[in-house]
Amino acid sequence: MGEQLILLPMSDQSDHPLILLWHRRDLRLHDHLALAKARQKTARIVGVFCLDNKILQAKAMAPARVAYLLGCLQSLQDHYQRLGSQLLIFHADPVQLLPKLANTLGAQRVVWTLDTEPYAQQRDLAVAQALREQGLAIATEWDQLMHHPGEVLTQAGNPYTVYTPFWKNWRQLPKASPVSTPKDLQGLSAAEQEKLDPLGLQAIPQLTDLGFSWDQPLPLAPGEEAAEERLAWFVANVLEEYQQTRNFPALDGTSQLSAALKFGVISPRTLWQATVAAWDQSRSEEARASIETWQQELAWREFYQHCLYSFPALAQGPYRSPFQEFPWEENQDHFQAWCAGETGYPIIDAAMAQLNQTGWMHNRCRMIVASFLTKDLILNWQWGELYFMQTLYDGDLAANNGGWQWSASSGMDPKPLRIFNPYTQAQKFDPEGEYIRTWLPQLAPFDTGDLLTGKLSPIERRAVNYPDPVVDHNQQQREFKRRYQLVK
Ligand SMILES: Cc1cc2nc3c(=O)[nH]c(=O)nc-3n(C[C@H](O)[C@H](O)[C@H](O)COP(=O)(O)OP(=O)(O)OC[C@H]3O[C@@H](n4cnc5c(N)ncnc54)[C@H](O)[C@@H]3O)c2cc1C
Repeated sequence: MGEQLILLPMSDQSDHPLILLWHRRDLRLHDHLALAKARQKTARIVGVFCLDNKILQAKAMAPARVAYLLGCLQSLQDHYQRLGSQLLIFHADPVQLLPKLANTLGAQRVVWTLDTEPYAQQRDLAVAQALREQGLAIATEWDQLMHHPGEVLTQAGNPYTVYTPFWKNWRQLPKASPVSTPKDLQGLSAAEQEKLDPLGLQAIPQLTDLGFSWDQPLPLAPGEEAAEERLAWFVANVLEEYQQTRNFPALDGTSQLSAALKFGVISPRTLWQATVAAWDQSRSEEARASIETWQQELAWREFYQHCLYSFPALAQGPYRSPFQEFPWEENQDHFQAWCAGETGYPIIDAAMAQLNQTGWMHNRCRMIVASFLTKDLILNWQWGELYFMQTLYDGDLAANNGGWQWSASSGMDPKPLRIFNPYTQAQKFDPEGEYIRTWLPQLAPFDTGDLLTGKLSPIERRAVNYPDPVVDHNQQQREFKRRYQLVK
């Protein structure tokens, strides 16, 4: 378990003490707890962001995610400027940079928002230690979840390992309201700013400067404004029907706020408040059921973050240790076919095309393709987990790992053994073949029934350069079940 960092007493050294707000996964100024608390002490609050090579150069990084990050930094920098302050950008290791920066500017303290990921916790402890060694004060807040780890525990005081009892406990805990956003801030003087060049102060880089390229529009534009607008649109147009719309990938029937939540561009408090307001205005049981279903999704996000915090080994492998011995196939051709959307199963290939072209995939399809990789191709779920992190613009260690372990049946809640039939899933959730036709236009002319059941003849497939199925679903699911008996 990570050590929680402690708020140190303040020692004002000037009438206008300077506080540095180190941003990480909290790329907003609206409803920001550490900012609101800092503003009670001073108006001189300056933001800092470190482009950290340990994150940017990790093999699990996706170009679309970096593109979204850079856009959010631009938007955050603009927001700081509008309020009268700055967001300082450095391409540096925060453990090295922050003590130097705080000393150079004579900052009174450095504040930040805590994170559940193992790397973030190790880094934060190292930063805290480096700052303390120099006599600098720090303050930290939990702010990326409605309820932080340790707040939602079983009666025996343990972390939950099953979602439903977690949700029942989580939902009845009192929820905090959004905090106020400062209307004005003060930044650095010109003289202070001059001192930053030797430390490597820089402009927000271009994506290509960081070695990535991404030229597609992102599903949600970066920045606070776009996230707030999307939330308002979702609440007005979808939320009350979410229970129906959320399962149909051809519809714009989910919030599309996952990347904004991942980078803290919008706060969970703001989302929760929107659901409560919608609930108060709702006029039917169906509407309230839909609102609650979306609240449950917000709780899934928190559940997986609590799990990762309490069981950091999840990031390295299966929760259930016998699963480490699972006899996975090693077939690289099958894996490449899955990645490229060339499995010959239309619903799988359409979903992978959506992922590869947009950096996002609908949740229903994430479950279908994850089941296909693990139960039909019988490939290690960690291959799929990594590929998702390398492509998703909302890629998030806790949610992605949780989703993959759920799909592979290697996680905390493996029962019932879930094997999705790709044809049945397509018939149920894309009944008109609209999603398949959008992402696989070469299949558009075919009969809908044949698209959904995969009954395209080899000649028809060849005519549009579409592959034959790489495996037989029925045969493979029997084989998966046989192997599963060995480790369950
Ligand atoms: C194999 C697999 C991998 C996944 N990888 C990720 C990932 O890397 N990042 C990610 O944010 N989500 C991931 N999910 C969860 C889910 O698919 C996405 O959160 C969702 O599709 C995002 O779209 P949305 O914002 O429109 O969701 P909505 O349906 O509007 O849901 C609202 C929010 O709730 C959260 N949420 C919803 N479902 C889940 C869930 N099952 N687990 C955790 N949080 C959830 C998300 O923050 C989402 O933005 C994964 C699911 C699976 C099955």
